[in-house]
Amino acid sequence: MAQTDGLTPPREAPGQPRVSKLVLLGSGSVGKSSLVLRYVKDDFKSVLPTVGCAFFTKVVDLGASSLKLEIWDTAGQEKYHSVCHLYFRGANAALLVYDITRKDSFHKAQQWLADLEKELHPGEGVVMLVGNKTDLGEQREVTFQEGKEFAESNKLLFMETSAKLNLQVSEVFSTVAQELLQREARQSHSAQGEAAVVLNASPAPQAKCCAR
Ligand SMILES: Nc1nc2c(ncn2[C@@H]2O[C@H](COP(=O)(O)OP(=O)(O)OP(=O)(O)O)[C@@H](O)[C@H]2O)c(=O)[nH]1
Repeated sequence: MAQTDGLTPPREAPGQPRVSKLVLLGSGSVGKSSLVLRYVKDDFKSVLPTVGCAFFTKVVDLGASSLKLEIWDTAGQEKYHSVCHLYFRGANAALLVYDITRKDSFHKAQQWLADLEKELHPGEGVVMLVGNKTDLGEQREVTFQEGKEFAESNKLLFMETSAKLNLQVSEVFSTVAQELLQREARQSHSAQGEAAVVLNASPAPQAKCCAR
């Protein structure tokens, strides 16, 4: 296991890809661990409920650039709630997962989002709402449109997935990674712009001396 406490934002070593911390959160049994298992190991099997938190890493190859994700899979069961929200701290990105066959897990997403926002700086962090288990379409209780509207009203990215059938799983992680890199590029561009403005600023007019 990599050495990290999960609370301190990750830093990249020189010459290594940039490191970002991504947390998965959402109610119990919505499929958070299954999404991670599918993405990191391309596997789907019966997994026990997460106890506390599980940690993984994966380098996302985005062609011209790459990004190393530190993935924190938090437990959704109520009894771990007080421990797990500590792991949201310092996250650069989050997947807020619900189960499309369970309306209660969708309603609770609002609460999970509020918990997450307490730990992230306002406007910082890429958050994607993920409706999992699309292979169970006949049991669907949350429409695509409902998910999309919730995401839009909270300025979240949105995708639906099936960890079981491997539908849209790698797309979720690569879209988030892409968005992280784009935001970083925009931030460094605007920081350079501000520096240029300061350098080009005309000198302050000299105060005229009017001593008699
Ligand atoms: N049909 C179907 N079942 C899924 C899918 N993803 C997960 N499951 C099943 O849903 C159950 C819960 O999956 P987990 O991945 O353990 O869910 P979790 O959100 O990590 O649960 P906690 O650890 O309790 O927070 C398991 O029986 C999985 O096999 C999916 O895409 N389709």
